[in-house]
Amino acid sequence: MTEPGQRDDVARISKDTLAALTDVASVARARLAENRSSGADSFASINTFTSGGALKSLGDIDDTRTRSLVSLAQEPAIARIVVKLEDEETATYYICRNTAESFGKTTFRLAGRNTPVGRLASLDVGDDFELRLPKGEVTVTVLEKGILHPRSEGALWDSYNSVLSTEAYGPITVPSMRKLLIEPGQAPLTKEDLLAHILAEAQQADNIIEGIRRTVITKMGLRDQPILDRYQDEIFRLPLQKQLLIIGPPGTGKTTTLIRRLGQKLDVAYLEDDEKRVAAAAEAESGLPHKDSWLMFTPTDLLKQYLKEAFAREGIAAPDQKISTWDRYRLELARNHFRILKSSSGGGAYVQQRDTKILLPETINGQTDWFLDFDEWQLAEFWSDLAAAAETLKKSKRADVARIGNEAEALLGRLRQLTTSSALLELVRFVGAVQGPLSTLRTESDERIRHHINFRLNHDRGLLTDFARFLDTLAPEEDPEEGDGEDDEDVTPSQTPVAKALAAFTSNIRSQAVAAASGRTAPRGGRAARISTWIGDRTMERTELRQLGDSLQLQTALRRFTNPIRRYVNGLPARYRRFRRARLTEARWYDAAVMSAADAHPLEIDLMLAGTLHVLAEIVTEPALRRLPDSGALEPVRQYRRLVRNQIMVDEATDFSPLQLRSMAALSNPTIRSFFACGDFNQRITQWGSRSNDDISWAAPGINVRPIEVTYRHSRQLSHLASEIVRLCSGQTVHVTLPKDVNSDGIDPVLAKNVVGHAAIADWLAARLVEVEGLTSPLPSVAVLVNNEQDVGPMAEALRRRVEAHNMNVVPCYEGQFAGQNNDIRVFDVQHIKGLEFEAVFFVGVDDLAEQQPDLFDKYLYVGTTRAATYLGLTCHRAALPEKLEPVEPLFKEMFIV
Ligand SMILES: Nc1ncnc2c1ncn2[C@@H]1O[C@H](COP(=O)(O)OP(=O)(O)OP(=O)(O)O)[C@@H](O)[C@H]1O
Repeated sequence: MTEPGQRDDVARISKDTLAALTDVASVARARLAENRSSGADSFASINTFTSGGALKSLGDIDDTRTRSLVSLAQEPAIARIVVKLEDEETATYYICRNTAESFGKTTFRLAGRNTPVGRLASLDVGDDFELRLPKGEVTVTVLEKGILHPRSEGALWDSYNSVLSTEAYGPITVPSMRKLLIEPGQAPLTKEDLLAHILAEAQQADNIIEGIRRTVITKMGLRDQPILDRYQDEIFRLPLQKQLLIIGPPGTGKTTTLIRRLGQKLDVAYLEDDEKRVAAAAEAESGLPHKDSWLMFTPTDLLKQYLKEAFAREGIAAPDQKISTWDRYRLELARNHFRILKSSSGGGAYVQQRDTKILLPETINGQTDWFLDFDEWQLAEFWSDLAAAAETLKKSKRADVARIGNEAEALLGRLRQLTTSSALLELVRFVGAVQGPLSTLRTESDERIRHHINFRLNHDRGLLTDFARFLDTLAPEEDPEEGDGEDDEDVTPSQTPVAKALAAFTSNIRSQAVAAASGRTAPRGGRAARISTWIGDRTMERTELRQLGDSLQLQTALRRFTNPIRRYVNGLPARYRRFRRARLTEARWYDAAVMSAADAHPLEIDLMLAGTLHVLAEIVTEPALRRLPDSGALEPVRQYRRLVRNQIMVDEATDFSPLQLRSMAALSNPTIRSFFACGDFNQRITQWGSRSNDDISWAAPGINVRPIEVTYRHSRQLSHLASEIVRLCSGQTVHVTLPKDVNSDGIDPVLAKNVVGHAAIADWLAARLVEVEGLTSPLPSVAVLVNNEQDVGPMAEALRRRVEAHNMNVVPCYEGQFAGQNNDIRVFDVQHIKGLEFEAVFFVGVDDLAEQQPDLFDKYLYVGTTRAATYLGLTCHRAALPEKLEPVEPLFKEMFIV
């Protein structure tokens, strides 16, 4: 029951609000019309936007002003805040979703929610706030707060389910401000209209509801939550140059906060001066506008689809190209940017093998140790290779080369004290010293070989054509088993048969020369040996071969110093292969059953990427880099700079391994270091995922961890059940609270035991769905979760046949595809539903899952059950829940009852 004084006050606020909504919308419409007639507006169909329902397309309007006007015409404000200024005066702020317009003299001020003043909407009554005014900063206190959901019918504006609080009352929910303002009849009562009066009074009572109502999820997609709580608000406003992990239980708004942040930080208008400066510098360097310079990683494609509308609501254009799963991005990086995976045009030496058993289970669980072991090994290998090259040079009879050898040795000694990145940059400074002698030696040896081939051609003009014919009879060249994986010179492949023959002839003479100089015998068998036999006495004289070989060996040693960064990066996969071979013999990290040296498990590719990207990221932050002149030796750094983005976001971060996260962190522009991730360790449903804050800090050193605890998704009953599952399965306590002033009472979850087969499960589900519709009509969003992909189709079909009579539709979402319409009942394999939410969730055959996935069962169960906001149903094949969970059985009922 509300006091009459309160009702008057609510009426005052409602009147004020509706007047402001009307004002803002009409001015916005008038300005849009003006824009249009003056030809200033490039957007053709404003009417479709102002007619409502098209807010999601706002991101498609290029012109900022038009976008803001369209937004204001559709939704003039989303909050009303009254503050007390220092001089006891008050000011009323209306907060709008996008950019505010200046309205001349009004009784209120309009501010965009992404501006600093927008924070007012997240504060509570009584909170203080430092307001930046033209005259300086003033401290204001929030006196009244209203969260609005405006809608218009023609020119008449209303705000639905507005949540109001003042110093005297609240929060209260006003279902309709316009209805509230219709005064009940004032005429004296007669016997006849007593009933009418009672009805009117009852209706008036419904016009104000104590507390906040939970809203029903009606469709699949992240809900619109334009105003966050004060804690979430503080997080998303943190400076651009920040590395943060938001960690918290399901439904606490982690993803919501992440997307809000992106929306705010992509618009340079909302950036502080120093943020603007770094964004502009990054843009100048990469040519990529700040608003497009971001990447977000999600664990599944389904989550990406699910978030699409949320991005559109933030006005973020073309999010599709910038949200990726790691599986997809790993392929892109390893195949097209780094020479790790083979591609049709060459590339690296590995073929990704998802299903081969290469890694031991302890390797997957201890990836950071595995990485450190590899890194130490490969660094030693890299430096000892250089030391060996210096040794070769030192021994040269050529004084200039020997001098370089001595200098290189001294340099390498000094570099041992430095980090890899600064050592590599020091090596870049040394490049100039080796280039002269290298080029002299190369010219000499090229000339020697040319001369020899010319000599041979003079004797036999058909030499190369005969040789080409012979080459055709040979099996294609196998990939070199070993090698450092880099070409120092980019050799363009020969096109014509004769050119190919010349290249093969030259290459074979070179190999023979090196073998002669080093005293090694040429390998028997294989393609090279067959070519040598064909060449026979058409080769060079022994002494000449040896001299050529000496020179070639010196060139190889000099080349070790010509492109240090590229050698480090491109040689890393080959060093990895040698590391794997070494550790395999020790039965460490690897399974003895590795089939082929070319096979690489995706997690091994992650290891190579993490090693590569991390060093490049460090190089970019080295002050010494700025002092180096631009040169070819810095090309890998330039390529890396084209890869990085101003902001990197990771949703469900715990599903990614520490190595994957390390690569993602290294993809955030090192001069900005904007890396925002969110997740929940209890929801990790991958074997390789990150297990602790330590894993994340290892991946992104210096990252801040912010816990977040208020769960907005679940009813009290489901929140309690979720915490119990974690407590029983892992012994941990989940720190979670329900939102203040919200009636979170829901409905007990339901459990069916001894239900076997799709038909029996479908019968039970159909009965529960009818109950759900009886309690929440129309049918809200519903998901049925099964344990594997094979069950998706049959389960959907069995259920479809049973619910047809109730005009419900069931859609199978194969391979986690986004399918179906708003209130279709969707059937998913549980592994795809990370991050989603539904009003009702049915998880079938949970005891079978416990058998199929003993290690991850509790995580899957937790993730599956926490997708439900209000209705949750589980079925078991057997007569009881899996043993660990038996204590929660009393929390379940047999059917949904209020
Ligand atoms: N401040 C808030 N007030 C009211 N509802 C909120 C608030 N923040 C988030 N929500 C709602 O809570 C629900 C869960 O949000 P979200 O999916 O972002 O949570 P999450 O922490 O990422 O969950 P999960 O761990 O399951 O992925 C959404 O419906 C969202 O709209």
